[in-house]
Amino acid sequence: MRPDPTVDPIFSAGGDAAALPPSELPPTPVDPTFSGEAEDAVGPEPAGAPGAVPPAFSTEPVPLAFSTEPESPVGPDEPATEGPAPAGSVDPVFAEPDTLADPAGSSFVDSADLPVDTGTPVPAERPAPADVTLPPELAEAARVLFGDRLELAAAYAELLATEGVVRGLIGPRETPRLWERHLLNCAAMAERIPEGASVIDVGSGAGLPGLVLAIARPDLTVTLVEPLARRTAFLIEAVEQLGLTRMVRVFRGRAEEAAVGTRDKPALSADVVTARAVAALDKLAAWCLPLTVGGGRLIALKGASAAEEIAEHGAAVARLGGGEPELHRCGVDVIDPPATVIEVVRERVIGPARKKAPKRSRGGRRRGGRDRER
Ligand SMILES: C[S@@+](CC[C@H](N)C(=O)[O-])C[C@H]1O[C@@H](n2cnc3c(N)ncnc32)[C@H](O)[C@@H]1O
Repeated sequence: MRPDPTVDPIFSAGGDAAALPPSELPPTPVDPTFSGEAEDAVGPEPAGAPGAVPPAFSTEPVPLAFSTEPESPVGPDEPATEGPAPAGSVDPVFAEPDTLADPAGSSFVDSADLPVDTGTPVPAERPAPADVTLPPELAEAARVLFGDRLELAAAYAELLATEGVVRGLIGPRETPRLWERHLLNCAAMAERIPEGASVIDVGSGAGLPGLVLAIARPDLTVTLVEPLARRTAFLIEAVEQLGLTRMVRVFRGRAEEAAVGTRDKPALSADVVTARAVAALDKLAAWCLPLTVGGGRLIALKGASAAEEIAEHGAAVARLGGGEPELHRCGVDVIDPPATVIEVVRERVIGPARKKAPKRSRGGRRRGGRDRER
């Protein structure tokens, strides 16, 4: 399913942050770092061909171009108070960010548990240009993984290190290792994705791995699914500034909402659903398999505990219609260590649990129904 550039390239909804036990941390553990916010856009392709490197990223906060919704009340100077949308209570496309309270007992975790989310925008602290420069020792790996899109990857790295830091989506201490821990790791996943595939990235945050995959693989069409307004605002701007509006769209809402659609937007599905640092495998399977076409696959970037997760959650995955989870290493001989992914094929479509039909008496009438009472 290729995003139609003539239509709103970007959906949207409200949101939060998922549970991340230590085993869920991105493959290379990170300091608390990413987070996010806001809204929706339709726009012409930025100047230049898709994928062309924009002239330069503004280091000033970028106004939300083409927004059709009021801006999030969570401004850069306020601590992020966004929470997930109460399940099913908001339209993921048109939800107002400030209606999204953190429901007690929801499946989301406290943002303090997130591995890559400062939660609080960092005022005016910007990395020195050298901080985001591709380290010479990683240059060859970056060339292999990004090919002629390397400059575009560099532009995204700079965007993360500037706007991403200023908006509290990425911790300042993360910038010197953006390439190693984030961009290259995510790009390595691309080798598991078939040519021309449609991809949904669940819980994109600041665009990892979804935006990186779109940069590394221009043959893919990518939908970034992210419930938090501040993060989707960043994603939307990044997509526009990187010139990726023809191949990337942003859905603001939870994976569960994306899978069922809304009155205005059809349910989403894709050949491949990716996720990094979003949830444990059982929860990921519950969220991501419904977004996967039959025979398609979930590819989750995981850390050192991937094998244990498979052992722990394999049965739950099977109940959700997934095949045997497989562990793969990506970027062998390119990055050190290689990235670890868990893959699950959607083998069976498991529908939502149906309510039992009321029992009928032999005469075909409902037990306890009016006829009986008469
Ligand atoms: C720790 S962050 C990881 C972000 C990014 N994938 C990365 O690796 O940097 C987890 C992200 O998942 C999002 N999230 C949590 N629950 C979600 C759900 N049910 N559907 C979609 N996204 C979800 C959060 O809003 C958050 O942005």
